[in-house]
Amino acid sequence: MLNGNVIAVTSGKGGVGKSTVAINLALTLANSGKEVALIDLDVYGNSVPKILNITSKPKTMNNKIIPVGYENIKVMSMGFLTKGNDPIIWRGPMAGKMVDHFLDEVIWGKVDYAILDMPPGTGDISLDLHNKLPNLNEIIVTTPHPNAVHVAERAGLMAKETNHTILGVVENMSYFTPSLGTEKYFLFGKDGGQALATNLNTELLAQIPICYTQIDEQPPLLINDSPTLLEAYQSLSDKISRKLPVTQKNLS
Ligand SMILES: Nc1ncnc2c1ncn2[C@@H]1O[C@H](COP(=O)(O)OP(=O)(O)OP(=O)(O)O)[C@@H](O)[C@H]1O
Repeated sequence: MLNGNVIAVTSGKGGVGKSTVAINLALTLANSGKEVALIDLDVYGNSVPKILNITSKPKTMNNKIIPVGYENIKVMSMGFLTKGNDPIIWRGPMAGKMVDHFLDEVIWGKVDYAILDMPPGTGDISLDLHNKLPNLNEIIVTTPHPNAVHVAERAGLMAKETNHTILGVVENMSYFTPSLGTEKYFLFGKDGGQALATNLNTELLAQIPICYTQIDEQPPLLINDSPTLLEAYQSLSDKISRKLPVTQKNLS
């Protein structure tokens, strides 16, 4: 059974960087000595195995699943259980059952922080989780773009309706700074994350810049690839550790 502080990383729209934020927050918390689980609950659009380049599959013991280790985090994803890039064609209740398995049937061991990469929006899986984990904490991810903010607000309102704790808002892809300059270019608009935080009566936890390398390379996705990302996520993870300290309960 999953234990520790459970943090759902959620958003309204897809593509705003929810998985990227969930993964980097998990890695940063783990680097500071915490026991961290990362659970990819984006059943239909899972991307954690691809981003982390994990090709191994989880093993089982006594009919329970052993999560896959990546650096010092324990990872579970729907992507581990499918063949190649096969699409998952399930109806809501089946997907809900898989979520139950991930929470109850995996040998998680001691966990200080469980980071859940949620599906975008307010669909069946989100609703199931809201009911299953009454003590859920939530981080709402948005870009500064007004459309993303508008849709993310719905995810925030769902968290409020179910009495979950909103830890705050992470604004991703906030701005772009060219490599030879210091000026910030607000490509997707400005202050959308702050507006969302104000509307939800919560805090803006971080503004994560658009990261890039050369035009013909992949953008750096992980803290290990970019000092800028590392700094942004260090500050985010410090804030989360202060808001949700590891208690004796988690150490048992
Ligand atoms: N700060 C950033 N700078 C540059 N690229 C980024 C940044 N954050 C995310 N990306 C890129 O944006 C794309 C979408 O990110 P990600 O998959 O994390 O979004 P998501 O919200 O989880 O999407 P979905 O809900 O569709 O799974 C990816 O290609 C990712 O590499």
